[in-house]
Amino acid sequence: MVPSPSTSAPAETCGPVLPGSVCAVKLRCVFLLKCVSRRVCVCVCPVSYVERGRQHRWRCAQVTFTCPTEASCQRWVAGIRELLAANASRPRRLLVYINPYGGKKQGKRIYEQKVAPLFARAGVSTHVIVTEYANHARDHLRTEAELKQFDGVVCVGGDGMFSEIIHGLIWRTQVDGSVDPGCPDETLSPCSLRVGIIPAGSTDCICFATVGTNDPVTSALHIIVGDSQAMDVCSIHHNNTFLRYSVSLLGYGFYGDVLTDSERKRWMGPARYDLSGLKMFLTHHYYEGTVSYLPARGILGTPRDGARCRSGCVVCQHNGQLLSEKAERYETENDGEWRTIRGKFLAINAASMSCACPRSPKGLSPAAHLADGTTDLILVRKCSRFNFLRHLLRHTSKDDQFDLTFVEVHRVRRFRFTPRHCQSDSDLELDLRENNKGQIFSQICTDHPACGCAPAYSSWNCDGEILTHTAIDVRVHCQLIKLFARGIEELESGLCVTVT
Ligand SMILES: CCCCCCCCCCCCC/C=C/[C@@H](O)[C@H](COP(=O)(O)O)NC(=O)CCCCC
Ligand SMILES: Nc1ncnc2c1ncn2[C@@H]1O[C@H](COP(=O)(O)OP(=O)(O)O)[C@@H](O)[C@H]1O
Ligand SMILES: [Ca+2]
Repeated sequence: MVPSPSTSAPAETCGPVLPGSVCAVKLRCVFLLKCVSRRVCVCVCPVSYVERGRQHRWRCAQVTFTCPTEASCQRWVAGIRELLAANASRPRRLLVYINPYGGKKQGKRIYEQKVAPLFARAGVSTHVIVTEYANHARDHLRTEAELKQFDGVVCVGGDGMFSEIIHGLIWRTQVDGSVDPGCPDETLSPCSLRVGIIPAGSTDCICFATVGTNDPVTSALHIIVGDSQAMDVCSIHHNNTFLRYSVSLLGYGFYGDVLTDSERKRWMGPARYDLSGLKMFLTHHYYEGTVSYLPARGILGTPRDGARCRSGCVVCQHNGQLLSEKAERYETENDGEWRTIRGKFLAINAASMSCACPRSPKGLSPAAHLADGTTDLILVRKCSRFNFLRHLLRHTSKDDQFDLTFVEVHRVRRFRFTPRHCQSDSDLELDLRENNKGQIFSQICTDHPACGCAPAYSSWNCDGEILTHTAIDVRVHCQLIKLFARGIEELESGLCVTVT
């Protein structure tokens, strides 16, 4: 038996090991290979690979192979290096943006201590930019970044920072492809560069909902092995003027108010959301307006079918293909099927993905899909505080979030919202008639901000950023971007099944 080398990992003999055995399974995940020493007639070769831990966490583990001769060791090293080089999905050069200001202000430390050493071991080279101001990364991507030099972009920060990155990338892709990014009816060109998220923000919903955890090491390993996950993007316009893109939560009412209030408490870090959440729950504001939507037709899946979007999701594959092949026909066929709902709402949420995060492990719409070309429009009508609490508690429990009389959900391709105070004269007249001499307007008191009446309108929380307008037109662009992720894996615990 060959003696173990002086590393903490157990030694395994390489010579007799054949492809298909346990070692070969691990070699599929290899990203580091280096011959470190030679003993008498023995070559020692540590190989790093990915090991799955609990709750979707990945860790880098190491196995040490020993070969009886230097020549056989070199053959193994060369063979594995060749396999790795032939794998085109693994990135070799990455453009990294770090937000030093997000979350608990740990972005730089997290990257330097947990991520950079892994990239170095895997032979991934990087160009790192620590942002100096908000929108630095977005503007750099739009105008300066030499994107041809890179295989992907990495974002170290929270959902707001990720939003900056995709705004830069999407805009740049459209301009390079002569597509007008400002037009709401334009078919946008998908971005070719994948984006990796190293979570270092306050909610980290986009990372959590695409990987299953907000762990920087896990995300770094998904980037290194070259995973790919397509993702829908919503474009948001106001009067045909482009406002923003959104990939996770677009929330008016409760979530808009929480965000507005929490920005003033940024010094508190992620805890600001808990305090603002409690405050806005107690405030219990409702808002009037009109929601119109184009239901998603002819696709697989409904918001209440209990089918979670998981790695290799068939719903996303099916709907993605359908929408890319028949996009034009589909849009035309559905024109004219707009539905309209007027009312008083505590919250209007559009979840383009589950929006799972540590605060809400199933998310706001547990059966929403990452890449099916739709968003789940959730309307929470005015109800008592007690009922609203029941609704909020369902974000954290196993009960059906939508099985409440004052909550409805629609899977849609497009929707519009007009707050009551922006409605046209004819709509207002209709409201007056429908609501018996305008009692519906009793809460509105914009002229008397000091009188303590409820405000007439809220703001939209768009992936953690406040929108400047309340009347919006939202359209889903199926699979516009790609992440270095593979969706949440559903594995039997302890099983390693990545051999493909
Ligand atoms: C009484 C129990 C109530 C429990 C309610 C918990 C509900 C939590 C749902 C959170 C959904 C989050 C959707 C994601 C939003 C993020 O994009 C956004 C910005 O993130 P980041 O840039 O990382 O800061 N986060 C929020 O808007 C925070 C919402 C928190 C609401 C309590
Ligand atoms: N260097 C910087 N200084 C100030 N703000 C920044 C900087 N870099 C990025 N930002 C902005 O910080 C905001 C929050 O970033 P994010 O990473 O999402 O953290 P959090 O999750 O805590 O909100 C985003 O709106 C982003 O545009
Ligand atoms: Ca979706």
